Amino acid sequence: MTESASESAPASSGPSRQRCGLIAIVGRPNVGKSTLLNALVGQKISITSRKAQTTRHRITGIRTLPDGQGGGTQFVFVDTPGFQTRHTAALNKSLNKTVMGALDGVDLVLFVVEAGKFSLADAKVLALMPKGAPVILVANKLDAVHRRAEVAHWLRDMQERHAFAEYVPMSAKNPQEVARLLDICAPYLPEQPWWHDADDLTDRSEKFLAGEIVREKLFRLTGDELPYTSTVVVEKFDEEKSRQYGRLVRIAATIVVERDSHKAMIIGESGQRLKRIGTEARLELEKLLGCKVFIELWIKVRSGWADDEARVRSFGYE
Ligand SMILES: Nc1nc2c(ncn2[C@@H]2O[C@H](COP(=O)(O)OP(=O)(O)OP(=O)(O)O)[C@@H](O)[C@H]2O)c(=O)[nH]1
Repeated sequence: MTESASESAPASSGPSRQRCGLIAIVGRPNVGKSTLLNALVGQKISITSRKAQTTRHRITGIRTLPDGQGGGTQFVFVDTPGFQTRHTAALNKSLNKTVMGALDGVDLVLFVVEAGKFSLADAKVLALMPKGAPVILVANKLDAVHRRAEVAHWLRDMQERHAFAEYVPMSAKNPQEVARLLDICAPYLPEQPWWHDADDLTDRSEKFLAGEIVREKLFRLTGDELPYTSTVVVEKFDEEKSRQYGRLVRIAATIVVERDSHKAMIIGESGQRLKRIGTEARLELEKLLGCKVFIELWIKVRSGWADDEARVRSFGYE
């Protein structure tokens, strides 16, 4: 069920034209932005986890749907960090700046909420919507809603809150609904030549993705015990030619935590957990990079770094 409240979606003008534009995906933490981005791009790009606030960097994913006649649409997605409303540490100020930066100059915004819900945190993100760009309401996790009838009522309330261009109740985990969302977005992108090759998925470097993958394994394997202020810095990403393996990549990464107890938690009993984080990251990186990977992980304790603005900048969050 899509309710369209828009007369402004430009009409499609012939099959051989190319469309291309920037789409920001915004919403409070844990509404499913990373899951949606991965589904829209068709391959895992951003890092998802059950833990809130795992997405810290602006990550782009690219999806191109050619029409077979030289035209079609290229969607360039910008994922944004969850909008933090409770904490005021320097790290979170930097995150909020990143959210606003990601909205600047986009052609379309996907404002993601959980279907049937609208909290103060959602309202704070909605207040940041740019005046110029159309905003589509994505009511995600529809599969988790038991009383569907209430969603229709809730959608009417949402119309009062903002003049959304479209209202799309869906589940990021349902491929048909994800494909339909792409169809809904396409007419909002300007007619212009594609910026990237049709098979590009991201403009992020392999080094960046390596850090993201280590971070994902770190959070997945430590569960809720580890605070989200822990981070990963890739110190070394060297490529070599090897007689035995062909291409070979050597990675050294440092996991930065705030306390000795966090360090002990990551290392685990007789080093088992750290070893598993390294092994799982290596296997995934070997698939992604298509070559042999050696990975070395270090842990550093940096007490209070999330409150130190200069240090937040030095870790690359500005
Ligand atoms: N049932 C259901 N769960 C979903 C859906 N989409 C995402 N989730 C789950 O919601 C949780 C959060 O998803 P993420 O994609 O990490 O959320 P996010 O908004 O990127 O979160 P931050 O990185 O904290 O901003 C994960 O456990 C997902 O599996 C959906 O359509 N249905």
